[in-house]
Amino acid sequence: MAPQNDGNTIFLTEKEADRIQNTVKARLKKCSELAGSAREPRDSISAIQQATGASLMLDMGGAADPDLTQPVGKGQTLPALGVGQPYPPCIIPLQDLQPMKLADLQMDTHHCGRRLTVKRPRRCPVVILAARSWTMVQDEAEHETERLEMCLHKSRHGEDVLESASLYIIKEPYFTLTNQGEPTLRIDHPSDLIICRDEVDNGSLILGNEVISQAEDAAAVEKIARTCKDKGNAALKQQDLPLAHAKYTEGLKVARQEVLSNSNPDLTRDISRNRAHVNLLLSQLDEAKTDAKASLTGRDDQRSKDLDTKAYFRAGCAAYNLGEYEEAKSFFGEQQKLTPSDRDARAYLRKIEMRLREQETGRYDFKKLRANLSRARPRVDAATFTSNTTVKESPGRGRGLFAARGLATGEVIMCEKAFCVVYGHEGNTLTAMTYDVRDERIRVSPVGLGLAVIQKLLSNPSQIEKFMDLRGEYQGDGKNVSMTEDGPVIDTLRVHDIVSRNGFGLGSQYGEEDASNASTGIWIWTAYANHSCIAANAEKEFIGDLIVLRATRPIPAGEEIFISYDWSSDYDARQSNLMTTWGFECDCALCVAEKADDPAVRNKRRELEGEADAFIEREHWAKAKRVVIAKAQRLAKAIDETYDGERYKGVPRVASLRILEWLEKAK
Ligand SMILES: C[S@@+](CC[C@H](N)C(=O)[O-])C[C@H]1O[C@@H](n2cnc3c(N)ncnc32)[C@H](O)[C@@H]1O
Repeated sequence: MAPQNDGNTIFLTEKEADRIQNTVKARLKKCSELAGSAREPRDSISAIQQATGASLMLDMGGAADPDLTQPVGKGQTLPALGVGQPYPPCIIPLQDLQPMKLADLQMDTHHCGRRLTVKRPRRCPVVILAARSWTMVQDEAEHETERLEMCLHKSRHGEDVLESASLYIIKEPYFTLTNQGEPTLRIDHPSDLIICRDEVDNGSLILGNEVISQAEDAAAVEKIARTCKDKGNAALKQQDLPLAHAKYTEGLKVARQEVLSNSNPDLTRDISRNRAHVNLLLSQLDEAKTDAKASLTGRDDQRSKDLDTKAYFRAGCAAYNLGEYEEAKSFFGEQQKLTPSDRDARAYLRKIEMRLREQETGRYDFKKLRANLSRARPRVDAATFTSNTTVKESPGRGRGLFAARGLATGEVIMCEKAFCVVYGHEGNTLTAMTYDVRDERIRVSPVGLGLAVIQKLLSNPSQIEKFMDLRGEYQGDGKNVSMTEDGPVIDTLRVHDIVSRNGFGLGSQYGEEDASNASTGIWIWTAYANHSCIAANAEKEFIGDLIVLRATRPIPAGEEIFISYDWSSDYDARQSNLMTTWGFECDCALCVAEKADDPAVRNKRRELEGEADAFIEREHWAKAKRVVIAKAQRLAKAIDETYDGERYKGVPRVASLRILEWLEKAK
């Protein structure tokens, strides 16, 4: 049940694994008993004291985070989470949801079609734990108080989401219990929580996406929009990018009102141009591109040309970073026409030529890519090359990757720039022990990778569809992308399922790593490659975050490309890993033959293989004495005798491979 691996081992004691399972199961049982029952009112003073006390204790290092567990062999603790009860995010725009009150909440209920506006009392802190943040909130009349928690997705642009504001609107609130049995409003999907930066600017109250403007004439509306723009500029100067973005967004909502947009369209352009800059800094590339394009004046006077030069540059950078090189080329081309002497545009156009060559031909300067990597810059600037491959149905395995043309041994099959990578040395690789109620397994899960993917999708909705098309147990709404006026909707529970089935480890590129802080990533095209224990015809290597797949033997056009997800020669360890991590039982010829072995024979083989490995470690093949060679021959023979001649006809005897290789060299 508990995950284990050698050398790099994370596992829980039976007792701790049982404790985690029992906690999750007890919560679910209690939830189902209480489902639909009325909420018990809280005493507001003691609720706020509870949050204040918990926050103080954490600050003083005196409180235990109830989510944490200590795996065997690890100095540090990891969060333990119950997973596997997915539910969809709300896809209804805020204005179409019916308001409700805290007093109307029912236990363990998703309040579909409803919305709840709550505020955090001024004196109530946010308690920030490893895998969640929580606080107390009140309804507008301050009659009722309730606990609100953000699960996993607690930060955005480096800020704690709950701490970044004190007025929130919860879409289709989910009222349930914590693992400790405490009632709580719980947010799993970030798009279910609308943050209001509680601003009342000159009569303009921003509530979610509604702008209720009390100003009637253009001059008054312009004043409000300008104030927002100035506040955005001030926040940008202070490097408070989320606030700058929020202020420009408010300003745009006001400036786009007809009364002003007709009389002063340049104000909208100015704010859009500024927001494009902030969006680039926040890696919100879709909106950066849209804003930059919206800010173009197209006029001929020098000032307008200068402004449009800036806009084209911003649009070009956004398109380049999205990997849309042809579009980036046209933006930088336009920039160059306006300002022929601009060096930045020229430099980008040169880089784009290289990216287009990589994308079209698969010719990369690998040496240069490697040379440019460093601990501080572990990601490559390179394009993705996939045209040697196609994705098709692979019977019994879902979809798979196939050769679109014949490939020679050693030839590059494909190269792919990572969709998303978290590096151990960058400190954002949150690893958790998850107990999944669907298959009752405890896993070591790369939760930090899921968090990073969700941040990327929230920032760049154009990327949602291709990511959501990957395989995950829970389907949700599949690859359909829902956008509401409040922003993109992302089913985070589907993202975590996809990440667990499609993530790859990069190995330790910079410094010490183990399973608790392993670097992991998602490569969307490579993720279509299926596993084979013996028919793998491709090998992967990493250059920074670029994955390179090469042919290990000639591959005819139309053949499926297989990689090995697990190299273990031990049948039981391999099957357990393939089932736990990837959710399938392998039925290749090797696995079929090994499955039919008597378990005692497999044990014997494992012991002999271990003995052979220890021998290889101890004895160097060069100048080995006859007696040593004879010992190796005896070991190879003993391993061989564990294989049934009939069943293993044409199937590799993998346990003997290393000792036979030693003997070959010693000859
Ligand atoms: C990285 S994805 C590979 C692409 C996947 N087949 C698809 O349809 O998107 C990994 C998943 O593919 C399936 N898979 C990969 N290799 C397999 C194999 N040898 N036999 C059965 N299923 C396999 C499993 O469902 C696994 O979780």
